[in-house]
Amino acid sequence: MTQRFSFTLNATDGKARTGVIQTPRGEIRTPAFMPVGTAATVKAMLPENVRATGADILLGNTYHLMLRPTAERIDRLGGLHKFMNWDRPILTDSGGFQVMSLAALRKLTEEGVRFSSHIDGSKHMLSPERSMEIQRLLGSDIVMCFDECPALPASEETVAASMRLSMRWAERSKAAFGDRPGHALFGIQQGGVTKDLRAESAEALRAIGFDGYAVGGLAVGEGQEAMFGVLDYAPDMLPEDKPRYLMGVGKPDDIVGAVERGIDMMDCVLPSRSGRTGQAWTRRGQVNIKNARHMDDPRPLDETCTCPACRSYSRAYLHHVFRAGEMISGMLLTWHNLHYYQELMQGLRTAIAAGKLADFVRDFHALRAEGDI
Ligand SMILES: CNc1nc2cc3c(=O)[nH]c(N)nc3c(CCN)c2[nH]1
Ligand SMILES: [Zn+2]
Repeated sequence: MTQRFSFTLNATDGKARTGVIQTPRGEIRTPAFMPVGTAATVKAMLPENVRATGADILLGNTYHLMLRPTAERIDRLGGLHKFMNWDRPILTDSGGFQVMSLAALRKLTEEGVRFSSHIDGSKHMLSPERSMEIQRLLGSDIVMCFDECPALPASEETVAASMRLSMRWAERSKAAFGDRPGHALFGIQQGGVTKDLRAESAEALRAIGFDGYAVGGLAVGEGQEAMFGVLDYAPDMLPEDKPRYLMGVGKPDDIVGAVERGIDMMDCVLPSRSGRTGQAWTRRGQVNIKNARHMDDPRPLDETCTCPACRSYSRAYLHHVFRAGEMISGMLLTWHNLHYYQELMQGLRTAIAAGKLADFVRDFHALRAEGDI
């Protein structure tokens, strides 16, 4: 059982990399997809079933857990791993992004952010120091710096000022994090879609020094073309011997494009959230199960998929239970989607290791039809 946090690159194919992150709670195969467990649960899934899909690590959220049930209560109960019955690695986001997208009555200053809870209106504050304390109380293995992710569209001046604030907060996050063997602190690159600002941010983060580096400020409405445009240069600005984490991404084709451009880790609510709204992602494209065309279809979502939904249930059944508002609908579609996402990650890791990523990507796109299949 390793006491340290380390990243080993095993193979590359073009800019793409495959490797392993060693942590005291287990290893993370990269490129990795992290299911989102915002309120100490991956919605509609038991933790052992999330593991069964192939996930090595989950994501938790400082913002949600500090409001309910509070980080102090989770600490008193033995920490987030014990609390949610997941004993493998957990990465927690730092709260900055969620405050700006969820909280009410926010007041942003150099110190941090004061806000009212979207749950009960109670008053709270987050700062680099408070975010580090919360993530320590939760016991997360990978801690994210407290940052600010500017909403788009934004002027270059606004993006520059926001990025520079985030870099000052990164310095304070590192100081507050201290020296915690076996735990990692990741910096978050900002700078919008402006190359010079991205470079300034990367240099600032390198000078501070982190165990891993996230590309933040993307997947906020800029669109895939603009996002890939940034990913054509931003990952290369970050230390190549450390994990690179693209935050909040994404659809299957976003993931493939990000891995081709050198990203090692991603997280997204899409597979779980869309599973609850009747949307299944398959290697041949999307199935919107509520569509009447599925009402009499005896076939599974995907004949080649080995998940519980595809092994034992027809599209007709999934259509019925979705229409009837039955809980099993969200359970089965979430399970299928998370299984498909992990199959995609395994396919990418295998292809990179074999130097066959170009073939994998070609086949990935060739199989996908547009629209509902
Ligand atoms: C869905 N799109 C998206 N973009 C993000 C950017 C940041 C970002 O720039 N910073 C932080 N801390 N989190 C982000 C997140 C949350 C990731 N779970 C993002 N999600
Ligand atoms: Zn399936």
